[in-house]
Amino acid sequence: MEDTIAAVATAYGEGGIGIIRISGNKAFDILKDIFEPGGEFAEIVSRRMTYGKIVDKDNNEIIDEVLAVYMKGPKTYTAEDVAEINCHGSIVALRKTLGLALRKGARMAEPGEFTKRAFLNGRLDLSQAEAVIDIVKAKTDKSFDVAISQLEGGLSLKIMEIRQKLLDVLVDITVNIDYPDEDIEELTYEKLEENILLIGEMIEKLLSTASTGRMIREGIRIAIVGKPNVGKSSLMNSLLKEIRAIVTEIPGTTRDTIEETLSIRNIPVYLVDTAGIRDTSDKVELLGIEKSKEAFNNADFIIFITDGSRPISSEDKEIGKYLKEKKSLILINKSDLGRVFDDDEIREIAGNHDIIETSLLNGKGIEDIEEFIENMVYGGHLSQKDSMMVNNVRHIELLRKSRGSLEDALKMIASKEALDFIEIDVKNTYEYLGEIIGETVSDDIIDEVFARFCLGK
Ligand SMILES: Nc1nc2c(c(=O)[nH]1)N(C=O)[C@@H](CNc1ccc(C(=O)N[C@@H](CCC(=O)O)C(=O)O)cc1)CN2
Ligand SMILES: Nc1nc2c(ncn2[C@@H]2O[C@H](COP(=O)(O)OP(=O)(O)OP(=O)(O)O)[C@@H](O)[C@H]2O)c(=O)[nH]1
Ligand SMILES: [Mg+2]
Repeated sequence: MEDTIAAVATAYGEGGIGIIRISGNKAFDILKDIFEPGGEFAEIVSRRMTYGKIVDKDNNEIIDEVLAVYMKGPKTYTAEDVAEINCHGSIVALRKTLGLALRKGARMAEPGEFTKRAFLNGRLDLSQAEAVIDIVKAKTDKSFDVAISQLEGGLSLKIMEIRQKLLDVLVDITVNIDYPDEDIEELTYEKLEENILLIGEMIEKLLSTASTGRMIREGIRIAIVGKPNVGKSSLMNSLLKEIRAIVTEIPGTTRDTIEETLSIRNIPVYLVDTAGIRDTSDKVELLGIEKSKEAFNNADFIIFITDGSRPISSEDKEIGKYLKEKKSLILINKSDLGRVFDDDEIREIAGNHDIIETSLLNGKGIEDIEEFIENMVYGGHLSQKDSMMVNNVRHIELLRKSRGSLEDALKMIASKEALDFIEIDVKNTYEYLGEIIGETVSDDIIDEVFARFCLGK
């Protein structure tokens, strides 16, 4: 890490201010070279914002009026010397100032390189560094909260706790292998099994948050399906709380799928309103129906709407057939017009799903639908306040591998294999968990993680 790196740290475009960040052992020299302090406090003091001008001395040009700060390492973001220049939020000012810093010896930073340095210098572990990207990319309050909790080290602490327990087991094993005849407490298979089961439970507990974690991070895809005229577009509009899709009394109004992104109780949702599925020879409608089927297949979750004021028809039955293997919710709509079939009759054709009675014309049932989605995502048991969650695919994969090798260890114990073999599986578990926090991780994986960052972070 000999190089001093520089980049624009703020979003590209017009803004109130824009910040250039410089990190590395030449940061101070470069700042002194391009920044002329002015005004009443015209002196660069570490960690004090100073007013002045960026000046290109070679060309005798004043580039911008700025505020700049120099922060002596290692107590900085990157744990190196850092300089930050707050320019006017103009892409020209930023480009010129950055160009000048590069000319004076800095190198253009790669995406994520500032945070990568914080990791390589030991200020953050890998899961905390990953949380930094998640913070920047979070689209809802909840995913932001989870990321902040991870940046604070919530996950890291858990992982370190489990690794410490594994280390204890490894020590027990080693001592028993190396000094079997000494006067030490004998490690029985029962004791070993007990310890490993306890560790397994801790891993399992983390994994149990993964499905919620992923849904909060990546969102869920919901398709609204049903025959024509049952109220699919009305539902889309009600959930969006705006009139997005055309609603008329004419069956076959929606001819193409309509997709919208929204947040339902802080859960990111991709909602697809589809064309009503029915037998038709209309060419445009047929294409729309094809797309409805595709939306159905791609969805994580289906909302099937029926018109409760009319008898179940062959079209309902046709759609119902496909719902049996899909996670679904059944709506019996138009309850204001009365109800001609009961829950069991619709379950018979569509499967044993939950049912909500709605009157979308009056907004009746919308809250119930939102609550249903919320409960589905949180699995009904997780407290919403708990932001300690695993939501990163890399972490989930490694936790699964850890669980796998612990299971292997348990099998070995059951058949009373030699301790050396069991030791290997326990060690593997220890290493997999180490990869999460970046303790035992290859350079390739580190590069892959930081490649997902934006420039200047
Ligand atoms: N101007 C500016 N704003 C920013 C950042 C930045 O780098 N620059 N950040 C970055 O993206 C975020 C803040 N995160 C930061 C995290 C750690 C440190 C830091 O210096 N940590 C030292 C302790 C500092 C102290 O004790 O005063 C350390 O951990 O050793 C700075 C910023 C958001 N706002
Ligand atoms: N009485 C009553 N009418 C409703 C209700 N929900 C929707 N409607 C009416 O039913 C008609 C069809 O509603 P849409 O939302 O367009 O139905 P759709 O399923 O999208 O229909 P297609 O796009 O044709 O497949 C409209 O006239 C709505 O106002 C309800 O709960 N009660
Ligand atoms: Mg419609």
